[in-house]
Amino acid sequence: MARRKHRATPPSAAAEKSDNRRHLSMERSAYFARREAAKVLKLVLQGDAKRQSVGSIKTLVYGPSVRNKKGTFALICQTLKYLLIIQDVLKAADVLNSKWKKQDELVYIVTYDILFGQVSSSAVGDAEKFLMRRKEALQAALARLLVKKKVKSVEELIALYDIPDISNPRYVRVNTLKMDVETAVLELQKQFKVQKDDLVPDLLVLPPGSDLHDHHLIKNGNVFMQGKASSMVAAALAPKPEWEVLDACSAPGNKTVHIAALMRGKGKVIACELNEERVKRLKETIRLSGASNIKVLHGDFLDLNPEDPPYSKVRAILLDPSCSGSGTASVRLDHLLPSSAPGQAADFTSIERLNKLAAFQRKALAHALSFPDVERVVYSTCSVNQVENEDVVKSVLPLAASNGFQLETPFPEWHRRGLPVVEGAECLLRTDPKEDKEGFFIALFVRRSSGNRSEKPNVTDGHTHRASTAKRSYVGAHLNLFKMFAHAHLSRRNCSHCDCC
Ligand SMILES: C[S@@+](CC[C@H](N)C(=O)[O-])C[C@H]1O[C@@H](n2cnc3c(N)ncnc32)[C@H](O)[C@@H]1O
Repeated sequence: MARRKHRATPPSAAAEKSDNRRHLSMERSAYFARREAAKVLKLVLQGDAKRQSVGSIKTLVYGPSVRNKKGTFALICQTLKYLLIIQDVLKAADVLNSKWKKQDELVYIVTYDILFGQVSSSAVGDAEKFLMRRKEALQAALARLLVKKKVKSVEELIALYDIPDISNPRYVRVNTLKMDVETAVLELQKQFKVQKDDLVPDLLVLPPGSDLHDHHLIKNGNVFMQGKASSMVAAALAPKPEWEVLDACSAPGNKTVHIAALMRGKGKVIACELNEERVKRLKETIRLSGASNIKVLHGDFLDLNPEDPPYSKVRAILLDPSCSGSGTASVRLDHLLPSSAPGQAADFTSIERLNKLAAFQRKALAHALSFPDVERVVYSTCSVNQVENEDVVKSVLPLAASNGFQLETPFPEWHRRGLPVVEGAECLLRTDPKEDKEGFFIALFVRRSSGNRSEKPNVTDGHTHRASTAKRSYVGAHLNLFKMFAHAHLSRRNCSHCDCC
């Protein structure tokens, strides 16, 4: 009997086998990434359709249920970028049966990958196999769309759909309770190009796209991911270490722990928060920061009696109340959502919501200005709407003046100031969502005299503005009022979904 010779697999066949295995494993992980992305996309699109998002794309992706965070985030952003094109192509190609019509989000993601991503064949996944078999029809529909829109390339098509590409630098604030700035720079420089911010001393600037979510400095609370404008708020308050400070609307606590760090862990910070769920997040932020001088108060800031002993010694108040979050829409990637597409109707119901928010903001600011020992009050929002910003400040000016407060200029070197619709607008600070990537507003009230209460010296400096006597001289504002009104009409999301909080 002829003996069968044992033949070793030729090297080329072995390489081919290992290539196939690698390819299959990549396909499998892409399969899971697409399903994770589809789940998040579903929530995002449903929220957008109802104008009631359950969280920003980043918040949802970086939640505990998503395993491949980086890949999922990229896939969702890319799919959203191409979404209007994908929807037009699917409609024109008319390839979906009733089964796949019910799974929109997965279909969008797979179609993105087939038309613009890296899928050239797929042996894994029903949706992938179904759409791959219809690849030619999809490509033909895309080609017809280019002709119909009179453009030569997909890039031109995207430009036509007017989807802005916003890439923000990554800011991290060093938690000086745990680490000094120099050490943080050295540590982060091992992986990233790091610069110190020119205005906020404990803030570092990293290139756009630097992924820090899993970095040990973030996980240990040595640094916090916090935008520049958001980090300017506690710095504007400039609390002294031995003071008692009240953070009136504090969760999730980014600014609370910044205040604690500026006070070098001394004195006392009272962190007030109304929402029970958000109190949990606040406590988690405080735990991570290592601050031991913060007392959490679950309650309504408006219910605190300024004359009560626990509050009568408060020297500084930070009021960062709920707002429309319209200034952080681009950070939340709202511009990628279908409701932001050109030609979509403006959401006029938001005006009613804005008025409600502004009513609370005015009440809360007046309340903050009524604490007997308070010397500094910072009012801030991540909104670009005049009604939540300058108008709120304007409404409290008579009270502020009679209590001895005047507007002061935080960060005098910053060039973007308030809209010229209020006395002392030049003292107010704005950041612009396009130019500075986030739209924030900061007003700083400083008590220089006791007003009508008791006698205290009346000191002024070069950067103050007497709230009661300001001349209407400020005409140098550069922000486009019309744009602000448009934003007021368009802003529609609750601040609890913005990146700053
Ligand atoms: C803009 S967020 C604060 C963000 C926070 N300063 C930070 O930087 O992390 C506003 C917070 O105020 C809370 N809030 C709203 N009304 C309040 C009230 N009357 N009293 C206390 N907290 C309130 C909201 O639940 C929300 O958590």
